[in-house]
Amino acid sequence: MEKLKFIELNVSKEILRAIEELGFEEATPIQSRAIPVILEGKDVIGQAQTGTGKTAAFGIPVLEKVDSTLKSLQSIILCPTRELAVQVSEELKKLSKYKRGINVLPIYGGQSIDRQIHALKKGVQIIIGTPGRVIDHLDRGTLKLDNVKMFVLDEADEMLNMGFIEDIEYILEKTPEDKQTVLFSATIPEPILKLTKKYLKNPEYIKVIHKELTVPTIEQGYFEVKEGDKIEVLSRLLDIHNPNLALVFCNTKKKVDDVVNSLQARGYLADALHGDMKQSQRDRVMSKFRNGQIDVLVATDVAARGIDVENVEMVFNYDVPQDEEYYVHRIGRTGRAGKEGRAYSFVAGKEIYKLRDIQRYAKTKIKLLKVPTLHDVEESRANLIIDRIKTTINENNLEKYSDIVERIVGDDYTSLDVAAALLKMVINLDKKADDVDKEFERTGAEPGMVRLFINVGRNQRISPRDIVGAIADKVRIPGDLIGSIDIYEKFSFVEVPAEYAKEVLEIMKDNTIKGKKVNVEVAKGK
Ligand SMILES: Nc1ncnc2c1ncn2[C@@H]1O[C@H](COP(=O)(O)OP(=O)(O)OP(=O)(O)O)[C@@H](O)[C@H]1O
Ligand SMILES: [Mg+2]
Repeated sequence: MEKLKFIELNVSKEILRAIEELGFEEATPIQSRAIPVILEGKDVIGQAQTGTGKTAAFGIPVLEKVDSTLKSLQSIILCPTRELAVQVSEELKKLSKYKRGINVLPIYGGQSIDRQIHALKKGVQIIIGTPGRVIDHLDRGTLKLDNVKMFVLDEADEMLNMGFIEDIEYILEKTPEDKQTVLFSATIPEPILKLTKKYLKNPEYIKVIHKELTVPTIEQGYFEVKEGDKIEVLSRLLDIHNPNLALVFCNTKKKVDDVVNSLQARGYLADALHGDMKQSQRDRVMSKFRNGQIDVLVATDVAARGIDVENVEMVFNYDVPQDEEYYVHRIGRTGRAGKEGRAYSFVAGKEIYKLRDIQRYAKTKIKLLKVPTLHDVEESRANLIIDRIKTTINENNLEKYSDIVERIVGDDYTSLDVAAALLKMVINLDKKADDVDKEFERTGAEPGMVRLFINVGRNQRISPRDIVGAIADKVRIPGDLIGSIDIYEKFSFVEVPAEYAKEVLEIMKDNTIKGKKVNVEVAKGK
């Protein structure tokens, strides 16, 4: 038994309809095996590779088991990060679209607690939470777990790790003895598996892992680079492969900020995600990444587990992760649901030993690759241009242009000269043109925000931080209300709340930032 149709899994017609709308044709192996056992009421430990649909494997039975005629809380799902809690809750909402009377609520830190209390009062049957905030509600008495029938830990090995275990036990104590407990992860190290005996009754261990822990459709490689060269190598790889979306992992928050600054200065649409940011900023960055307004997300391990964003075609380990499991989870942000992906690690000095441990742990091979030269970068740009030229020729309608070429050729030049000169002009301009094109494609500022165009003049570099700092300081608006800074060679964009836009324009016009004169106007799009 490998894959089954959802209908063979005794899934209700309301959920079948939602599944069809989501475009799932058949159940994945972990879904085929876990759904019937969870529906039967047994405790389950489910292990399957990243991106193979574990969320629906526990989500569908959770939804099927909820009694929608009762308003009481019946299922609690815990996740290690806020972003993951939000994502899992979104997926459950999609799956329950046609099932009436089901209320699903994410409960996580950094979001207004009053709003959560208000929502809880209305009656919620399923919550998806991060441990800290759940405990906060338990202590305030705004959340009761007396009627919980199902307890789920997503990313279970992380939840049962040192950082979380006390919180989990505290929450578990507040749940009824006879509940059903379900654990899922792509990695379940031996010591954690042993530990689960303490919490589960007669569990069925459902393991769908092939010989390696990582997904075979992900091409894995590493580059030996000096720390100081990493940013250059990253840029070259981004230029050559031109991924739709890319995720870059660093081991510290400081490094994340540094890499984002360098990438922005080089003209990439990059932004940061880490635990020192306000939740409103984190949410904004995640949604921009999801809808393609950011091409490169640079993150700490907050983004390593569970996050499911379509079109992430490349993952970079800017630093080799400390933890072997984390390698598996980080690279698993690409190559999801059968898609292909590339995962490249930058290895400086002693990091090579860590990489060897990782290969042994994940039973996988990570190939040593050659750092691409600038010539390689140019070559790949040339190839792109060649494709575009061929397409244009094939589209025809070139008479007017041919006439012009003939006028030049008449003056002692060959058509080869003309073509080469044009190409030089085009390739030289191409990079800048692409940036500007991209900017015009995303003219719409976020709702309630106004996008301002800030011209900092030729050869002047002002960091995004300084621009935000200056606006926050001079106009006296909180810095975290200012968003979306994209630095190009001589200009950048900021978004400010609409109610401040006029003031920012007036005050910043003919003002200076760090002693450099700037020019501010409302950005115009297509
Ligand atoms: N049966 C299915 N057919 C096609 N796509 C599916 C199916 N089930 C889930 N998916 C999609 O596959 C993607 C990955 O699913 P999910 O996030 O649940 O993976 P996961 O196993 O939890 O991975 P991770 O270990 O990284 O958390 C999602 O976009 C999901 O919508
Ligand atoms: Mg998951």
